[in-house]
Amino acid sequence: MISVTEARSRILAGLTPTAGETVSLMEALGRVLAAPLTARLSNPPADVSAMDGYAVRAEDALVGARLRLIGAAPAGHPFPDRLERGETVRLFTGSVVPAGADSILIQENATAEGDGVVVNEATARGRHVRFQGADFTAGETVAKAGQRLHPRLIGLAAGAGHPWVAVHRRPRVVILCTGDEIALPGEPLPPGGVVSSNGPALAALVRAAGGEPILLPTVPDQLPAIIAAAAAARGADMLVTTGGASVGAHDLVQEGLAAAGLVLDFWRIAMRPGKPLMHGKLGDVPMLGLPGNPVSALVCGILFLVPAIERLLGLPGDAPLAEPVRLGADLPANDIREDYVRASLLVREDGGWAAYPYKTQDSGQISRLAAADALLVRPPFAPALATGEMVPAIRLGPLGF
Ligand SMILES: Nc1nc2c(c(=O)[nH]1)N[C@H]1C(S)=C(S)[C@@H](COP(=O)(O)OP(=O)(O)OC[C@H]3O[C@@H](n4cnc5c(N)ncnc54)[C@H](O)[C@@H]3O)O[C@H]1N2
Ligand code: MOO
Repeated sequence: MISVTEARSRILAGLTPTAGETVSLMEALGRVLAAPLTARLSNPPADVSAMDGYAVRAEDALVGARLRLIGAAPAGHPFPDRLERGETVRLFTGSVVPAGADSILIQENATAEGDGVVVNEATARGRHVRFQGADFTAGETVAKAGQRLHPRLIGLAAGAGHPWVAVHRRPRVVILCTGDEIALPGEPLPPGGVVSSNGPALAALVRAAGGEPILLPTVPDQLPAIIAAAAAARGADMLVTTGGASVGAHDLVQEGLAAAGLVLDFWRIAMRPGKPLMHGKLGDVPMLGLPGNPVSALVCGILFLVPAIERLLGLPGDAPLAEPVRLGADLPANDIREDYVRASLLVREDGGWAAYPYKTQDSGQISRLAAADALLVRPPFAPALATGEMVPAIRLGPLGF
């Protein structure tokens, strides 16, 4: 059995980012830039005032001086003339600073008297001026290829003059659920049946990670059906299966896909939940075989499928961040399989967080997985930990999963 780290790096090694496509900036949230963004204009585009007040020459604006008010220039209405010695122009936050002026006298430090303005407190050269290009200049690279567009970057792209952006195409992830017992949510449940929670959950995970899920009809535990379904994966960026990954006589995914041309890279990893994870290539299509147990499928989805989608999007595909948290209960020593322990994070009396691992860690319990705030990471053979000790935890909330 290979380690979790090796499994992830082998999955990522076979992936290349999808091609770029151009989308409207309004549709670009969460997408990943396929090309750097170069500013098409400077910000600010001109020298502008940061305050409401008066444009002045600092050398004129000495305490007690009376400046001649020659006009007003609200934001969006630049003053057409040059400001000469002893003159001032009324400005507002965002107004263009007129030629000839070098600083702003804020209105709190001035008294308007008819066609004049008396200076009550001196200003200094450059004071309260936002200079042209102080934020960024035309031609400057403001975002790199491979950056994911969050609302702040969308604002930057817009400010830099880009109504359209080049982003990586959403990876198409074909999801195939297998098993004679699997029924669709809402359908009458046959004897021995179970509702397919994996299909919708994995489709949602793919979407949350930035991919385009394609959920195929469920196939029974029969080789011809699995072989036929394999054909539907052609052209996909990834094929993900759930169920039929283990050692039972009816676990036929590997055999069925092998008959359809699967070249297996690995099967079985030192991880709990998720031991029977499978990876290979079906023609050109990378394949990830997840276990059927719902918790195993989702935890493997978070640890392997999400990084794979990120790599296809042009991101690094790093392992999800594990940060140390304090334990609110004892944890036993671990065995050979790296363990991902479902836990709640609760606020303690002293205001800090503590992790409370669930007593039951059955990989069939979707309610516990849905309730969990974190996966506590227990490396192979990790020693027992007592309440109050620190344990690495992958926090699920910030990941959006
Ligand atoms: N003798 C052994 N038995 C098992 C082993 C083993 O090493 N030796 N490994 C166990 C582990 S660990 C796991 S994980 C499971 C994985 O099994 P499969 O990938 O073959 O999955 P299935 O047997 O098809 O299903 C397992 C379980 O999950 C339910 N299931 C399947 N698909 C869905 C779905 N789409 N939505 C919801 N639930 C699903 C299925 O009904 C089963 O209850 O194998 C252990 N066995
Ligand atoms: O690995 Mo299985 O995923 O322990 O339930």
